[in-house]
Amino acid sequence: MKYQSQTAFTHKQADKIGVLITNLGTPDAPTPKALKRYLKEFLWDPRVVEVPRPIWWMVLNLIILNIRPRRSAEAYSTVWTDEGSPLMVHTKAQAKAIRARCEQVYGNDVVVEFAMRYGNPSISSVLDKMLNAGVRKLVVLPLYPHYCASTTGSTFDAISHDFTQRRWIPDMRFVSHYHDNSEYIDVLAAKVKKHWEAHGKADKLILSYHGIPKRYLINGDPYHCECHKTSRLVAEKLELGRDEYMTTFQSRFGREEWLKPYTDETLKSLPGQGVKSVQIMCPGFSADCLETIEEIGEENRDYFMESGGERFEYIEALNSDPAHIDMLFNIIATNLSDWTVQSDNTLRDKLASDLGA
Ligand SMILES: C=CC1=C(C)c2cc3[nH]c(cc4nc(cc5[nH]c(cc1n2)c(C)c5CCC(=O)O)C(CCC(=O)O)=C4C)c(C)c3C=C
Ligand SMILES: [Fe+2]
Ligand SMILES: [Fe+2]
Repeated sequence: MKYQSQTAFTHKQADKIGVLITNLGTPDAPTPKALKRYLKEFLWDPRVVEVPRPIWWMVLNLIILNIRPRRSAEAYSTVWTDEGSPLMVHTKAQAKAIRARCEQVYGNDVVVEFAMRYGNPSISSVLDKMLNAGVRKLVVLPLYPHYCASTTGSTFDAISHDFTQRRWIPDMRFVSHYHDNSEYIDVLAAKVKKHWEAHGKADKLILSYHGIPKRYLINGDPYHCECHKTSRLVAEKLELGRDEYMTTFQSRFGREEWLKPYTDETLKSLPGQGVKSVQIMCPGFSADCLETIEEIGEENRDYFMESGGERFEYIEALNSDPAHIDMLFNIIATNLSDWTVQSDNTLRDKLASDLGA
């Protein structure tokens, strides 16, 4: 077994602390070819689709990857921007803003980078860059407020798998969720309040989260509970009564039952129950992406309006709002608070030079 060497061992260089921000990932282009590559990697992850591999290999390669890339590419092209996929644009901006906050407070001692679980920039390529820059202590912050094995768990898998190839493993902290962090709740509630100030209240506030198969909940995934907790805390902060808000689940994939109530079915049925205006927010998405802009903002808007709805307002994700960046920075700062950056490398460097490295 040959482990990767790290240049930091052979060059005199100050130790650094690393902050790695991650998100799901997105295709490189809104084309069937790029979508096929992205979906192949994403949907082959056993944390995402928990189906026996031989069966899933056949379904994925013989059916899904021959149909879905074209359909998804069409959807992506409706949201694509000159700078790329919205998820990429927002994640880059978030990393830039967090880097600026870290620089203000820690100077050059802290290195901030972002990586994507699927596609580019890959977790391995970014870890390479960070470890070679001298990172010896690492905080990983997946931008998923709610723990889910399919997202958070899979990010941890990718990092630990990468480390199996490395000689030198840094100290590491992994933020597995922040669904009930009081600052996160405050920032969400403030965003709704600001929307109310500009547009007035609607009949209902819908808090829509990405779904997962119900089977994952039955098997012990905390995701469903964490989503409901976020909704309850936001509603309490906004002093909403039980019938003034709802938690729903969107973006289902495949034929099995997913977490309910489904966002699309809910929006189709609400006008018939007298709910003519809705405001919808997606607290689980830290950045706007295909699933919020196209699926909620366009597809689900149409379902609601075509079913007799009169007013549909999507409240944007927290993206790079300064309050969101502050909140994320504070999570990072808490994790860094007892880590000192510099260590005495004299002995190690002398040994390396004695060995002729
Ligand atoms: C079995 C399939 C899927 C599970 C489980 C799943 C969980 C899950 N996903 C997110 C966040 C995002 N998903 C996004 C896109 C997306 N999700 C799936 C499937 C599952 N997701 C697919 C096939 C796609 C691609 C789009 C499509 O073809 O319809 C995105 C958007 C990415 C972007 O580029 O904009 C996000 C974000 C979470 C949080 C989650 C579990 C909690
Ligand atoms: Fe998804
Ligand atoms: Fe979708």
